[in-house]
Amino acid sequence: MMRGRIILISRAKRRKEVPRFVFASIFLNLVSLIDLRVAACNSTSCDETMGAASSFVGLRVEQATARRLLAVDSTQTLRQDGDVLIQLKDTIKIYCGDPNNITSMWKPQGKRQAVNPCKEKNGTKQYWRGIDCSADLRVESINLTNLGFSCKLSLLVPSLRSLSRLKHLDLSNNSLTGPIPLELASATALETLHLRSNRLDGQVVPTIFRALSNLTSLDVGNNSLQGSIPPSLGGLQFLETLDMSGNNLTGQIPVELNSCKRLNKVVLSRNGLQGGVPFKSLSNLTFLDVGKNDLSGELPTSLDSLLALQTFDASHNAFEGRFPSFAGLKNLLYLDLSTNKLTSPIPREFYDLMRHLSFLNVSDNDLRGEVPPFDEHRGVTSRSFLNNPHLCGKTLNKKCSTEKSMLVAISVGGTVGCLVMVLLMYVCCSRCLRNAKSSKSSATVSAEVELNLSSEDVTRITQNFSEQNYIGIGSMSTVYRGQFLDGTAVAVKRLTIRRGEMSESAQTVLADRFEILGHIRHSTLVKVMGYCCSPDMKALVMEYMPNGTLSNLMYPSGDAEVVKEFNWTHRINAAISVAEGLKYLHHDCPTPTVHGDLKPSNIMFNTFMEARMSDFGVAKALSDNGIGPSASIVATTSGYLAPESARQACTIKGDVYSFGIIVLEMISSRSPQSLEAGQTLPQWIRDTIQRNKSLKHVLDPILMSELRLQQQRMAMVLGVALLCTREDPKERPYITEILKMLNHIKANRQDGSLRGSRGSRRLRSSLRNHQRNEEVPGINVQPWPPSAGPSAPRRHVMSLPHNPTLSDWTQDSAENR
Ligand SMILES: Nc1ncnc2c1ncn2[C@@H]1O[C@H](COP(=O)(O)OP(=O)(O)OP(=O)(O)O)[C@@H](O)[C@H]1O
Repeated sequence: MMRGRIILISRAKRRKEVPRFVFASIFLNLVSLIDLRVAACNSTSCDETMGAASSFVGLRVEQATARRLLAVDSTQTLRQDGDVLIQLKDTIKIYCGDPNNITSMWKPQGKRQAVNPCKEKNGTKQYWRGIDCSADLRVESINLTNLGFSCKLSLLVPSLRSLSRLKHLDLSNNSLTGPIPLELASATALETLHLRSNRLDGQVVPTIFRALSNLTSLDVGNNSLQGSIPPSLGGLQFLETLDMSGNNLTGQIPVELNSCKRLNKVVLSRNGLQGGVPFKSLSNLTFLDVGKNDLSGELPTSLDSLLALQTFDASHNAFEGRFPSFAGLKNLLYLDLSTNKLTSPIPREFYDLMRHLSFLNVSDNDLRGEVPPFDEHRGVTSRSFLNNPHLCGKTLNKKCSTEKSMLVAISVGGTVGCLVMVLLMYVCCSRCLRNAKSSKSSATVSAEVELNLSSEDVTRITQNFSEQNYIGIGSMSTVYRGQFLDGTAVAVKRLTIRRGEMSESAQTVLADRFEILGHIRHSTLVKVMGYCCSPDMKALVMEYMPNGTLSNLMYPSGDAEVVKEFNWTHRINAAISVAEGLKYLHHDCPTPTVHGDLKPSNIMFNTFMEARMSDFGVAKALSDNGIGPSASIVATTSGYLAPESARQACTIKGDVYSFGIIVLEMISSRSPQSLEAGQTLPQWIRDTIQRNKSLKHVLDPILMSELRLQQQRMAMVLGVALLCTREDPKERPYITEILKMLNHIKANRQDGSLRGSRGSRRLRSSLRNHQRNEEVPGINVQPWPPSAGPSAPRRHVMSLPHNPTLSDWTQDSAENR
């Protein structure tokens, strides 16, 4: 169809011609709609889809008017905008679902059946929901966020691109799939395009953005897009915001982005980007967030030319060498360079700048030298420098070595000099020995930071544990909201231990354990920011988590103000975060730690709804001191503790079991405590699937709307969780392996193949070690993944990989097998 040509029949004008023309049009449109339907069906649900498609033909013939089925290539009038929206509504209803019925009012209205999405009455806007209009009453903006739409984006684009005046399109927080369609390139009026937090995948095609030359804001974050960032984005001269974070993008950040002179905010974190940071001379750039990538090399001096920069996050990369002075960045407020490989001293000029920062984190590097005394203030404290073993200084409570004075002594020369040197060496060595003795935990505790608070401090923080600060109560503690003097919000967990209940030595041991917990830092763990272990009070001061616990999300109470959406993406992301936290505790942290009490109430959500794990090591610290219920009682009542925990101390494999139960619960929304006595959640899942041969019967009803698109991933995650909950701890994988499996499942296409197939042979063979020949009773084990070939039988019954291995879902596995 040629651009600009409209095939639109005016009913009034052509009523007599309608029969032949309209029937032809209806036929053609039905064929194209069925084509779309076929394109939409995926490999596992085509039968179902096609069945529905044939009944759909009858339905559409009955319902659709000729006008509604006709397509407009580029709208010229408000009425045509309306027609296109009605067409879009049909597509949404048929393919995407509209659980909130947002489009129900998108229809001809009044006696005259007027199609007017921009209706105004007595100066009041009565626009169709989700629609905003320009001053001259044309459709200018579509905002359909967070509405549970679940379909291919390509199905919506034909209508959207027809709206010739559409400037703002926001379809974020739905479940849209497929690549960003090339057809979108013809929506040339677009100024903002927000497709954040969907399930888009495929390569980012450069030509699309070359054409969308009016874009000021592009947000495609939190999807699964692949390939590299298109250099063609450099042609978008009006671009102010670019967010491509949380995808699977690789390659280098294109230097061409420096041509977008209006760039104000660039967010590229959580990808697999490599190379350096090429940004320079972007005088409007205030926000650059490139954390959690594979970037490397030195941080360039050209960063100094980003004069407006306020926020710079380059954490969790592999930047090495020199710490930049950031001398030119007079507006900088937030700086995160943590978890890199920076090895130089921190330049003096930086400490001047530091006074103005409101947040600093340079922990987990190998920075050197003395940190001069500075005024600690909100967000910039000695904790900002954690895990840099070669940093020293009074503020860090760590004496610097006398290297300097030794050099001076050497320069004096002569016999006296030698004598002095010998003396100094003696002093130095004895000091080292003393240090090593006095801080036995220095290998485990990353930096010596004051976490120990007095009971007066804790009482003040919580306003004397006032009722309005009460958050909740557990079996061993009550939790209160609190605030540090600098305004940082905290949660104070006051343990229910009465004065005299603990011996003095037990109290010292507990304080030591709390001190160690306070130095364990990882982005997926709730920070322990202080503790109190005085005779009259035992308390932990923790980072405040404003979005509640996993239990609150899974089972919101009736009076919950906002019942937060907790969809499949949230759940798999939460599982991955918890696995990352456990991996850190078990294998990466200087003091390997067993969580020992992993359960939904210990998984919390921060402002960004990211899962964080709390209470790690607390159960063990308490039980080692004879406090709390015995493990055997907890193991038999909680449903989260591994069966062997009743007989032996908690182990990392015990944590893996608890993790598996939590994942099974997230999939089924069935709490282990809700089961009949003696039954475990894995048993219930296995029995139910054996009886019904279908995933549906164990699935949380809230996830049903996502089943069609996610069933393979759901089944694979279920398989991993069953593996974690094996009775024999030896048969459970380590959390490192589980994490790799979950990440592969997340990046996996619905057809079972893996984009960019990065399966590691070593991992595969280690996972094969977990495979056993016996089958989980009753689970219909089908070849996995289902063959993607055209002759493969379409199945409705879900097959479940009870013993998944990585090779089960890597593309090359089928060939190798
Ligand atoms: N860091 C935090 N931020 C916000 N709320 C918190 C925080 N820690 C705990 N809470 C809230 O306080 C409640 C009580 O927590 P607590 O750790 O005392 O018990 P629990 O984990 O729920 O149960 P149990 O004592 O049986 O392990 C939690 O359910 C949670 O809602």
